[in-house]
Amino acid sequence: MERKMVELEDTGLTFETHVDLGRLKRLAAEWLEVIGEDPSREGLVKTPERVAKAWAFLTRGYRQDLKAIVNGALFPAEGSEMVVVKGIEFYSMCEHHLLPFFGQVHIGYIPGEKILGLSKFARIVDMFARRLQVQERLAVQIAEAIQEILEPQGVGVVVEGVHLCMMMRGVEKQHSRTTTSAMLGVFRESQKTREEFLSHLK
Ligand SMILES: Nc1nc2c(ncn2[C@@H]2O[C@H](COP(=O)(O)OP(=O)(O)OP(=O)(O)O)[C@@H](O)[C@H]2O)c(=O)[nH]1
Ligand SMILES: [Zn+2]
Repeated sequence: MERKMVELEDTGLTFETHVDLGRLKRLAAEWLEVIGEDPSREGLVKTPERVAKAWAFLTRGYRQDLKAIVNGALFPAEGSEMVVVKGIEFYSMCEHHLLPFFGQVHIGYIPGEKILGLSKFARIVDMFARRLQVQERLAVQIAEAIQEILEPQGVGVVVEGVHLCMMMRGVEKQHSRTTTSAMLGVFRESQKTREEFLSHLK
């Protein structure tokens, strides 16, 4: 699939996308018509283009490559103490309603031979959040990616999220929070390790 560089107006932000922006723009204009709007009215003239760019951004994770993200930021481990990176915010889109869900990801791992540059955990979170998701899979994919890259003794991922599809529509519950998790290796096998990780999140 062809990849293009897109520049988001006024942000200076440039990213690579596989999205056919022209086609998405046409579909966005049609969508506006279907919901009873007039895509040619002044306030909406540029909306289809903005929508296309926004969706290219919100789904850019499909085309990101784990190795490129890690970019060699692997360093020799000097111990085997647990590393915990808490409160990494994420924004994703639920695959059932195409509405946002967002919250925080907490990651813990016990190194094997390698440790990972700390910023890369946030990049890995974004790689999987910036696509259509369910919150359960988001946790599993992050954990599996860290397992693949680091070959640690174990990894635990906890995702806390709120879903606009449950707030703005549907059951319309404003205070429900969803927690999902994925535990691999020693985090799965040892209750003590899991408890140590979870105690960091309190
Ligand atoms: N497990 C899981 N479910 C999700 C997630 N995001 C949205 N959902 C749920 O997906 C389900 C889709 O249910 P359906 O009955 O097919 O769709 P719906 O009629 O729009 O459901 P309501 O939201 O109950 O109105 C709903 O229960 C949503 O709450 C997620 O990340 N994980
Ligand atoms: Zn939903």
